[in-house]
Amino acid sequence: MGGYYVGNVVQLEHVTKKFGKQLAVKDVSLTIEKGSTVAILGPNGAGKTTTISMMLGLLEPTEGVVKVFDKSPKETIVRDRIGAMLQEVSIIDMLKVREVIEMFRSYYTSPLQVEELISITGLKEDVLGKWANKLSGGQKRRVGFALALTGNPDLVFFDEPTAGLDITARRNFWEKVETLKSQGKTIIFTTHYLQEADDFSERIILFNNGEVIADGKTEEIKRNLATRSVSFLTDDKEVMALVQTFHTVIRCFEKDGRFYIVTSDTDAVLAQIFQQGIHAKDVAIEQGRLEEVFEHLTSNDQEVM
Ligand SMILES: Nc1ncnc2c1ncn2[C@@H]1O[C@H](COP(=O)(O)OP(=O)(O)OP(=O)(O)O)[C@@H](O)[C@H]1O
Repeated sequence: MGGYYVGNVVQLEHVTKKFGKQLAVKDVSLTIEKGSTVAILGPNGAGKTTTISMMLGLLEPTEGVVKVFDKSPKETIVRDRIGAMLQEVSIIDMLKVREVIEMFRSYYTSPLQVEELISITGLKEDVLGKWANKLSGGQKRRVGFALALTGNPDLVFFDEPTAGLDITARRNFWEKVETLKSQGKTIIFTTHYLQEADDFSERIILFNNGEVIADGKTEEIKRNLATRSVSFLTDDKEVMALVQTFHTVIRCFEKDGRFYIVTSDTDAVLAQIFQQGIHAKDVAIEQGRLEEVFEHLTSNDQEVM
């Protein structure tokens, strides 16, 4: 069939999803290779969850084709190889955690042993005996993680796996994901913490308004799209108008009280700041960061030049 080759785990061909008149995903085509770790990024409402739900076979595309392991993700043989930890963890309330895990194990052909799941996910033994509806947020997340891995999947989805977790829990989670990576599993995740994408993904697919607006190796995206910036604090009201006349300025914006100038030449910008007598305090030069690429590509309406 078509352009499929054996290294592709996921393939989307001209996929569109509408909810009534709402166009959530627009004509997205992409492939994801076996063994890769891919971050799907984008602002709220960009279409990330909808896209993942279609990859999981939970939603039907309105147009286009979604294939996972060269088949419809609805097929049992495909589901058997997929695990997912979604944003909304709805754990069955009337069961204890161990029973929920056993139930999930029964869905799969070759599930992991409960002991293995405990060791991979760091789930505590005593949590197994708790009622699923009595868990803390962090415990729930760990159970969700264990459920995602129950079938020993080749392809794992994590939709905002670390949202709301503290820094230690986040670090713990990603350490475990590193182990999964080293086992050759294909990992697809979304996150609002761009540093996580920077640290753990090999590839970034950036969504905005339902479309893919950037797709490439994480390093390349940063190298090609991130530029350096000069930032400072100022109470100079004229600064915006002045800076716009500078050479080499790509754009400028204000964030959290700091004024940022994105530029191809930080030296030239610094010289101009002082020549023009701009009252700049706490001047800093920053290497391009993923945040900046993200902001540049997705926040058209917030740009000031
Ligand atoms: N079941 C639904 N019914 C109607 N509209 C929906 C539904 N699910 C998503 N949408 C809409 O589709 C668009 C894409 O939503 P989606 O949840 O995929 O975005 P997202 O990138 O995952 O956002 P977030 O980061 O907030 O999770 C949004 O405008 C959303 O309101």
